[in-house]
Amino acid sequence: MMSFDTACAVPGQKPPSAAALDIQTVANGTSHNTESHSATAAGQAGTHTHIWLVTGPAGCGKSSVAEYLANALDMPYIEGDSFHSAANIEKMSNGIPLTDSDRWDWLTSLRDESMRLINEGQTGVVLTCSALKRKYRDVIRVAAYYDHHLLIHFIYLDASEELLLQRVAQRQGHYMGANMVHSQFEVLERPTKNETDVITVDVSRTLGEVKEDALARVIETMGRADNDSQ
Ligand SMILES: Nc1ncnc2c1ncn2[C@@H]1O[C@H](COP(=O)(O)OP(=O)(O)OP(=O)(O)O)[C@@H](O)[C@H]1O
Ligand SMILES: O=C(O)[C@H](O)[C@@H](O)[C@H](O)[C@H](O)CO
Repeated sequence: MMSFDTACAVPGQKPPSAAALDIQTVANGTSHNTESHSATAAGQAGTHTHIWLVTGPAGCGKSSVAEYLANALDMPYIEGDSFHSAANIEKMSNGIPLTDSDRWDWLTSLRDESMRLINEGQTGVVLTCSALKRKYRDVIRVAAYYDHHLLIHFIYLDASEELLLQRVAQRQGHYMGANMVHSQFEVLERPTKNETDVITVDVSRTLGEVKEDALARVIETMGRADNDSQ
């Protein structure tokens, strides 16, 4: 039986370093106090491999949260935007929303890159991908059809359109302007309850609080997955 007690960080303080996250594991009825275990250990120790997609509309914090998680879990970070075609970047830079046909090759390239890294021996990857629609998320879910050890997880960063408008407007030097935020919400299909592989994180809090919450839930999810497979 494996259970996790992670250190409860105090919101607003520096997020606990990976080493500081003390994970108490109980395996097979014997308690092992694993002081040195860390988020990194949680990311590396399981019997599964994982694709962690940090998703949501423009400006919700995908890159900020994904980089933090990848570092804490010692997993490669795949910035989804770097896989967009030049044509897609040009469209968004000119305030033109992408269409389904613009996104298919992009989504499959993200799935292929994630699987490539896992097939090379990574225990998981952390990937940013807006994945605004259910069918986009399903494109990535296909990866698990090829490998029953692979688990696909979505971390949906939930915010209002008004909040993201503010954040994108304050951001400098990014091709996705505030004028595009509304178009993201027009097509957004928030994950539904039957998408049981989705963790929804309220990002109306500070970035530090969001990162801590996301990491704690990621660690809990990986522990539960390994417990279920024992
Ligand atoms: N919880 C938060 N509180 C305050 N500011 C935040 C928070 N999360 C992200 N930000 C800020 O909002 C902006 C967008 O963050 P980030 O680039 O990580 O989002 P994104 O989803 O990757 O955006 P895009 O999809 O447009 O690339 C950045 O300036 C970031 O510092
Ligand atoms: O699906 C899309 O419309 C795009 O992926 C956008 O979401 C941007 O990539 C990102 O949000 C801004 O960088």
